[in-house]
Amino acid sequence: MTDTTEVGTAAPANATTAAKLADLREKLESAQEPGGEKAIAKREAKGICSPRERLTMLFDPGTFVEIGALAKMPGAAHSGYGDGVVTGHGLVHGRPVAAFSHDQTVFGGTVGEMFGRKVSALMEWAGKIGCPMVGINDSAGARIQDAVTSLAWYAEMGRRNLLLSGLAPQISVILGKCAGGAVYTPANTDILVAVEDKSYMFVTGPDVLKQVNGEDISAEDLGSAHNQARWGNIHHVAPDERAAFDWVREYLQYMPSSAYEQPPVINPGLEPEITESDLSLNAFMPDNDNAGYDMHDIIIKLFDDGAFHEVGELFAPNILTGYARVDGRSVGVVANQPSVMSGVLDTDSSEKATRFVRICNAFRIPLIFLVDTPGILPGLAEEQKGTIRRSGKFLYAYVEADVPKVTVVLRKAYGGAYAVMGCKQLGADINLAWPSAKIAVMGAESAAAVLTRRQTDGMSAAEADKVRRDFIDFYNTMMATPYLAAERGYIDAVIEPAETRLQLRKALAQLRDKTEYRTPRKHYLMPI
Ligand SMILES: CC(=O)SCCNC(=O)CCNC(=O)[C@H](O)C(C)(C)COP(=O)(O)OP(=O)(O)OC[C@H]1O[C@@H](n2cnc3c(N)ncnc32)[C@H](O)[C@@H]1OP(=O)(O)O
Repeated sequence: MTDTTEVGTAAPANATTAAKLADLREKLESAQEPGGEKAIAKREAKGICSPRERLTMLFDPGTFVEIGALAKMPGAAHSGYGDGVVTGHGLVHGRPVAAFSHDQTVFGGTVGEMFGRKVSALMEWAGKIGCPMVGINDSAGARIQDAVTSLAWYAEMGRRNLLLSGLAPQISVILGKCAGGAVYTPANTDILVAVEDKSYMFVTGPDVLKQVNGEDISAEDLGSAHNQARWGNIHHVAPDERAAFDWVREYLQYMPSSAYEQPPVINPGLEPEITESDLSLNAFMPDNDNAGYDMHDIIIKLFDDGAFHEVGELFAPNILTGYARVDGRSVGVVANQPSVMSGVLDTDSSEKATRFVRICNAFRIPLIFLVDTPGILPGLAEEQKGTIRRSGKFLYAYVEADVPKVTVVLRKAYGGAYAVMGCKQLGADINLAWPSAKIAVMGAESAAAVLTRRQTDGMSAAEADKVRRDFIDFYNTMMATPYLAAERGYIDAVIEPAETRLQLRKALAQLRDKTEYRTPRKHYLMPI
């Protein structure tokens, strides 16, 4: 028989409750900064925040709850806790939000197996409880050392992006240099936010590019935040990280937690009578048809608190897209911008509006269209871009949207652009026009060039000019007005500009419970 007396006296190091507690504390402490002093020094040298500091800026103070702090690569004794990503949930303006934040100091923030498992589990959790998902990306993409495992988990995350798409808002914050999967997965989220001079996005970084095909280009030229925003891949560029997270917090205030809920109602019932600000709109529109103006000046007078949360400022600025509120409730605003290319509709502006309209529709946010456009941009350059197919998506998205849709024609609504910018036959619920509206196939000068050509053949220059000027006067007085459209029911009401804010309130109150039933099918075929 073995004598166990000796063994019993030498208890294992963690046998006591106090020792176990100390062990837990040590592990959690180490999980806070898995890269240790070296990682802190690296971040300080680069002047960037830690993943946890970034989460602190996103969430309401003290609400972040981490999940999987002690996750570790199986069998890799040397690897630290967390595997390069911090995951968890917290509150943003009191509502639940899930978030992950890459740790750039662990294998360059790349995806390993536990990283992939943590983020995928979080995405599944967000879908299950129905809450927005914010990804804070600072990563070189797939982890070279983890080979196919990394690629497999990227694919898994991509699949889960799609499962969440249109179900819960998905927001990507791009910080540092993001490459490979770290740009492909954000591209499938609703909106991408970056920081000026701090964020970069590219499929492949400059060093790899030089190695692969000899192309020598700086990170700045290849994918700075500013460039990627101008190319339409980033939707907001903030001056610093704090401002980026403030912007995301505000964006979430316009969004419901999921497609099954409504966005929060904020400060309803303000200014129920016509105000001085409303009255100023009666004198706003320039008498000269070709005079430009900044559409923002109208937007801030039409919506609650003068607030407009613009999306995609740097891409296709000839159209404005963004969120505002009417009577406290979120609306999506799509407006031509007469101060940029006269507000013409082109391929880029159509694609910008398409994406925006589809996000609003997915999250039950009514659409308000403000129209002042001379038409659709013609020309070889546009044809070469595939404008017929690519701009066609805008019409598709508008018809597909079954949320309340209200259009206000402020000035020009010419040609195909009249149709696409929310005309009644495309499915708008309420169409209003200002007396300055000009609804016609084309502007008076272009119409005169087409229709007076034969009549002026053989006339002296002076005679021909008089015929053209008479035609233009007739056209502007009798045809390019809102009244032909109102007589035929294409416009529901011609209103004084000062009434617009209150008319929008009434329109959306009437349309609040709008429900459209469509013949079921597997899916519509978007002209992609
Ligand atoms: C599906 C896919 O994702 S395929 C794409 C795979 N990823 C890539 O091709 C990107 C490769 N990496 C790069 O191009 C560059 O690292 C960039 C542009 C992302 C960042 O450049 P820099 O800011 O100069 O950082 P740097 O190159 O020093 O990398 C930082 C650290 O991350 C590591 N790292 C970078 N990329 C990877 C990677 N893909 N896998 C593992 N570690 C990586 C580096 O070795 C370095 O580690 P160290 O600090 O211990 O030396």
